[in-house]
Amino acid sequence: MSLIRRIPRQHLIAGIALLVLVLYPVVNPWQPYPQGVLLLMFLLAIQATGWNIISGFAGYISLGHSMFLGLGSYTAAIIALHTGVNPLWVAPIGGVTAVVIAMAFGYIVLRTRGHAFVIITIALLLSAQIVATNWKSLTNGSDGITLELPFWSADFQNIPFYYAFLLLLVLSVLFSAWIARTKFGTGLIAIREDEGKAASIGVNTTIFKIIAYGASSFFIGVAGGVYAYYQTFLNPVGAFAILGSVLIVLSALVGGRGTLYGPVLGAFIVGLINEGATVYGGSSQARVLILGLILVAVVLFLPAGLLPTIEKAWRKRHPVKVEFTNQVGALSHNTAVVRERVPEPASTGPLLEVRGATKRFGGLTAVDGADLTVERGSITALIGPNGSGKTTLFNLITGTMAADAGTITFDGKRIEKLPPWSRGHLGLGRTFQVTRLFKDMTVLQNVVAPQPDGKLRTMLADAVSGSEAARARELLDIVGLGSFEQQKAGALSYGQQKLVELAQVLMLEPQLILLDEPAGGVNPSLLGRLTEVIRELNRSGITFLIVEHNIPLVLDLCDPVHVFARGACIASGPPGQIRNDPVVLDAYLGDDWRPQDAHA
Ligand SMILES: Nc1ncnc2c1ncn2[C@@H]1O[C@H](COP(=O)(O)OP(=O)(O)OP(=O)(O)O)[C@@H](O)[C@H]1O
Repeated sequence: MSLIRRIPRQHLIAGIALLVLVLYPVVNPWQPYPQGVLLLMFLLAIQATGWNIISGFAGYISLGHSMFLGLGSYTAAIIALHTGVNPLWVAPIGGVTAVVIAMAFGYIVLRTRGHAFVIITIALLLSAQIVATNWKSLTNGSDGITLELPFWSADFQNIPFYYAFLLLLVLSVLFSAWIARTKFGTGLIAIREDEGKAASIGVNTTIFKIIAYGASSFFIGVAGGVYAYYQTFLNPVGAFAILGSVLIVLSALVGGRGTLYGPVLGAFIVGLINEGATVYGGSSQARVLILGLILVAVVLFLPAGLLPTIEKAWRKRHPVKVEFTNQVGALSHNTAVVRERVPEPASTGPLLEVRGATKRFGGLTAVDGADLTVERGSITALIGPNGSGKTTLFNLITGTMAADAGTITFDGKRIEKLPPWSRGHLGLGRTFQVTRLFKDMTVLQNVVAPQPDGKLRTMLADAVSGSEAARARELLDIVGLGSFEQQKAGALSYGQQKLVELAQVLMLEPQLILLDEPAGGVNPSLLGRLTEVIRELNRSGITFLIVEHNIPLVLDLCDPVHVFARGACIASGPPGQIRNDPVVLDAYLGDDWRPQDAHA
């Protein structure tokens, strides 16, 4: 009994529903009609669950996903036609075809985003229809392909299909659940929330999206092979119908995209309505009209979908109590768990060297041939007036923006042409001036999300338990936010979000951390401790480059200090020298910092 209690409620309900569905044909074997309705719902649920990987998790909305069902159907049907093998046995090849085509096209189309991507996916679906119509030697054109009837008795014709689709549905949900548990899944959600930020924490967004597109198509392709045999006939218009894609999207939206069971629940609801509209609506136009109205209603009144709305209401009635954490105390006591970096023997010379970096925005030159050196093991400051180009220089160093000219050398390697995630893998981490946490993810997921390298093993590591999650918890304890791990990051205060972002960047195991205004918005009582944490991290081998307007903090913490004005460095040196430098006083610090006698 206690074991059952430990199973999360949603899995328990899903398990009971599965048991009922497994038993249904046993109890009611001579009912081909309801079995037929249910198996089509399973088919829709398989497609919605697949769609959810690229469009729910990664946020790339595909309106042409039924293409993969058609591809799977045609693959199995063509093989069956030419070899005489039963389409059921070659259905997995339909899945492989779908994956290969998804990844090949994904390589090109996933360079676009938003509306452009949506339109391209529709274009792909329609192109597949045109190809199937015109490649007559392979597909028999618009005459279509007729397959042999199932080899089992017509008395229980639907039951094998019923179980085949149910099995595929269970497998696709398990596959989705596994993805959601891995760092790959966390990376996909990071892409959905903020793709630029995801890239800056080592997520290879190109590879992640292509794999997600391929993964989203596999079970749909396999189901397509089974579906071809179920229908025994397929033609281009039916196999690549846009309405099929609309049903998939609608299912996921109704149930809740981005959730595990939402697309399945939505598919059952939409499938039922679709069937009801076909039977009782009078015509196929009525079906389209009813589905259109549901889409409008969902977008207007249930934008998050059913499951997230129910979950939100539940959380409102049963709020989680979060214990107050003494962050100051936590910061002072937990710094010992910071991993010591073992310096590599070849690690000599400056860690970062920027030479002649230039960035123009139209007529404005934000960074103007800037030079900057950060010595290994230092806490270097970059200060200067508002708009002098400090953040833009950070963007050039981390690859968030491409430089128009100049070279950047990090740890002896030229990096100015590398994508941001490769710079992250080399050990270059950053925080942002205005925090850019993934607000819809939990605090723990935020800290687990960074990918310190490009290895498949790291991508597939467990993000919920195991060593990565343990490390993330350790880092959250360092910044004193361990008890907030299950909170949504967006629910934290601004100062807390800054600390989570610091923990997040530490997950990259960086050699150099670029901190953009770390003190901004942080509680003054916490500031002293924050500087201690930075010092402690520095002692453990991490180099810092800090942009900050809090001059006392800079002078206390950093050495050397570089001063930026109009996109270039105007002075560099130890803090004592910088605070008295007349050029710096004129350009940035102002009269408040002039020595008293000079004032007089
Ligand atoms: N994406 C952009 N498009 C156009 N102009 C930009 C862009 N980003 C920055 N700029 C401009 O480049 C200049 C330098 O901006 P930047 O944010 O780098 O300055 P900063 O020194 O970091 O300032 P602050 O201390 O206020 O953060 C500013 O004039 C800014 O308006």
